[in-house]
Amino acid sequence: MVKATYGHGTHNDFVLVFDESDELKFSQEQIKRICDRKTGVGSDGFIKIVKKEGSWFMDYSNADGTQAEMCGNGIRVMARYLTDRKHQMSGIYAINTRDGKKFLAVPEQGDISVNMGQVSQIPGEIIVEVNSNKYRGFNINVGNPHAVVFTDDLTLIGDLKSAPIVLPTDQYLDGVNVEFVQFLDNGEIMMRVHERGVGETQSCGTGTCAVAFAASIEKNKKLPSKWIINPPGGQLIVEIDAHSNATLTGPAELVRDIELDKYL
Ligand SMILES: N[C@@H](CCC[C@H](N)C(=O)O)C(=O)O
Repeated sequence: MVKATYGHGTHNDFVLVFDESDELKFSQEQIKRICDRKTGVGSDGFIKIVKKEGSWFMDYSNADGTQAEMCGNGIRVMARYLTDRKHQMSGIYAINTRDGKKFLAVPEQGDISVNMGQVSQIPGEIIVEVNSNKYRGFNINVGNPHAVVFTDDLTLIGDLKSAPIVLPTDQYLDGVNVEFVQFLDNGEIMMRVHERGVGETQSCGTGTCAVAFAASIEKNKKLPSKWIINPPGGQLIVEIDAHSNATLTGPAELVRDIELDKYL
């Protein structure tokens, strides 16, 4: 029997499989079936928790079975799993990802922070096309690719049932996560996101870091800066230090244990 756990961070949700010795193999088709919202468990991503050369490793896949470099909500949910299930003491520890080693601050209970590393802007203008409208955007790298668009009214974006087109296409040969952002009167940010390999999701941790960095540029804010960001699924805090390193803080919850055999 293949055991798993379903959890989420601001309702960006994941199926996690603990496979310390990396014995289990999941094909792209199997991951798609597990993540399918109609016929599977239903989740935005799939995380295999592995230990490689003595270090935890997050083997992350999107709902369509493609692998991604990093997931800011996923890594925090993985840390909640490791600590709650007594595989790792609470405190500060590292998890490796395809984007390198990330340090987390993991209390026994409550919000989890992750140092996401350096966020950067790729120079050059990009254009995002959605529902026949075009917006200028920022090309931001958080280990994975993001296009960030600012708008005065998020409701005017329309539905995000299909992936926005981002031009020039050669900027994003492996696809892109797209964030639509509105500044609120109280200084907070509201956003929506279309995730590469998934579709519109309730939240995206790397996305909020891209948004925080782009917002600092847009508002001519000197670093360090701090942003409270509200994707549809909850609230996340992103702090960017003077060297452009982002720290992402927010809730991470385990919801239930499940078994996966019928989807394999
Ligand atoms: N939800 C994630 C990002 C997951 C990966 C992304 N879809 C990609 O393909 O880059 C997050 O919380 O950062």
